[in-house]
Amino acid sequence: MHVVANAAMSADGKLSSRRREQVVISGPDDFARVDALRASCDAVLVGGGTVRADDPHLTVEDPDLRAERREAGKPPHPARVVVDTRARTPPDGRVLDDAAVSYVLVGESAPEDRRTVLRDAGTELLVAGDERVDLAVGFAALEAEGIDRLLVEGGGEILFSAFEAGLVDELSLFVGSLLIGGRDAPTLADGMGFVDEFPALDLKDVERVDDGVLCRYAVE
Ligand SMILES: NC(=O)C1=CN([C@@H]2O[C@H](COP(=O)(O)OP(=O)(O)OC[C@H]3O[C@@H](n4cnc5c(N)ncnc54)[C@H](OP(=O)(O)O)[C@@H]3O)[C@@H](O)[C@H]2O)C=CC1
Ligand SMILES: Nc1nc(O)c(N)c(N[C@@H]2O[C@H](COP(=O)(O)O)[C@@H](O)[C@H]2O)n1
Repeated sequence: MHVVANAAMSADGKLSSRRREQVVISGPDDFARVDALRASCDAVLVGGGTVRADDPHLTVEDPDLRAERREAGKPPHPARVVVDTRARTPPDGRVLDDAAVSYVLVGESAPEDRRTVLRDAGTELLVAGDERVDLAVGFAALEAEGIDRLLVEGGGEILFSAFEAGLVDELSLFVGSLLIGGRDAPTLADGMGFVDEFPALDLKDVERVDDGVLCRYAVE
């Protein structure tokens, strides 16, 4: 499986404010780039924190991109994946609607009643790990479902875990021209953080997009 991470951050490295509400950091050209990136992938993955904060839809907006996918024999939208150990995703969340296939990666510890709620909402449940979803196991389960190219859109906890597990092949990072600040605001890589063996990034390309900068890295 090839894994691409994508995020938009402020010039001080924040994905959102301390309120953890969605902050629009990308401009129109960057959102169009992300739409095309989604269209190039088999699935788009976010953490439960992002679902709770943003109620995202994670679909492809541009009808031409959807038509291209159909012509290639694919569904119009990639699958959506939520990483949610205890199956707390609300069944009426936009990420679980019938626009596309939805998977929830849960832990063994997910209560049976919550699993039933999600299954009844038409969601495919994949069990990976116990007290916390094991992303390596979860990504392997997704690969077994036919997902060969996966986009990880965040947030900071999931991105950290994906980097820590050595699962990310590429990173696209839009750096917007604003400051958000706040010691409790989410950053590109939260979790416990690294104290050594810092993941090294190989800068492949830099481009001015909207009023910010798009950096593309390979992960070494
Ligand atoms: N600017 C941008 O590009 C983006 C910004 N965001 C912003 O990021 C914020 C949300 O990020 P954040 O709060 O970090 O939440 P995340 O979306 O990263 O989700 C974190 C949650 O995922 C669950 N989880 C399960 N397994 C793991 C694992 N192995 N590693 C890490 N997490 C795991 C945990 O909940 P549990 O234990 O219950 O399963 C955890 O609390 C929001 O403010 C959102 O707006 C989000 C995406 C992109
Ligand atoms: N690329 C990008 N730029 C920003 O400025 C953002 N705030 C985000 N957020 C991500 O996009 C998701 C929303 O997706 P939908 O529009 O609902 O499909 C959100 O959940 C974040 O993952 N991304």
